[in-house]
Amino acid sequence: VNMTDSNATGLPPGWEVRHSQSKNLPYYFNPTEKNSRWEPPSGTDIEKLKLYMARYHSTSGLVTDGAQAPGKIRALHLLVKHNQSRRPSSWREAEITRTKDEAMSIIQGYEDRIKRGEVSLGELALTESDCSSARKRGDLGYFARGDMQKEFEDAAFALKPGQISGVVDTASGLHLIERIE
Ligand SMILES: Cn1nc(-c2ccccc2)cc1C(=O)N[C@H](Cc1nc2ccccc2[nH]1)C(=O)O
Repeated sequence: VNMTDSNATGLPPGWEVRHSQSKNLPYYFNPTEKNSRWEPPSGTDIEKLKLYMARYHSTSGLVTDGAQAPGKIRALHLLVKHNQSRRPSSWREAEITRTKDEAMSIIQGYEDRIKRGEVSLGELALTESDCSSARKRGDLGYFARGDMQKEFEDAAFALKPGQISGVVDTASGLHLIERIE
């Protein structure tokens, strides 16, 4: 693969790969046509593109086409802890004193807003989640069965990519889960 030519990624003429900071994802942009898309424009040589991405993207940030190890999924979650949580403390609040019932009404309010499309789970997790993954919009990365608490795992693996769970109760607190891969 001649990676020095101007069209290093083998994209059709006029197209270039850019990087979306907010989603930490590559996207495809055509300045002349002034349009952009998440999927590579047709005719792209996927092998060349993967080489390009591997060369220009740190592998940790490399978003694959879901070609992660089989049996692994990726999900975001929003956690509301309460005074019975295993660790009733978080980056948001040194000592979490709300009751489980209060946590339930809080997270049900979030669930309504997310499912009405008013806000995304990731956006809400950023400010409201009691998990330290909040700073990554709740992104837990890829995980397999056996990695997470059982109730969380069962709920997450029951989702299809793009789906959002109902309220999931674990020793950590109450969660909403959005499976993304
Ligand atoms: C499983 N995990 N990943 C991160 C994480 C991921 C990405 C970036 C920073 C932190 C934090 C955690 C974690 O266990 N956090 C706990 C809360 C918690 N308990 C969980 C149970 C199941 C799934 C996620 C969960 N998160 C905490 O902060 O008290």
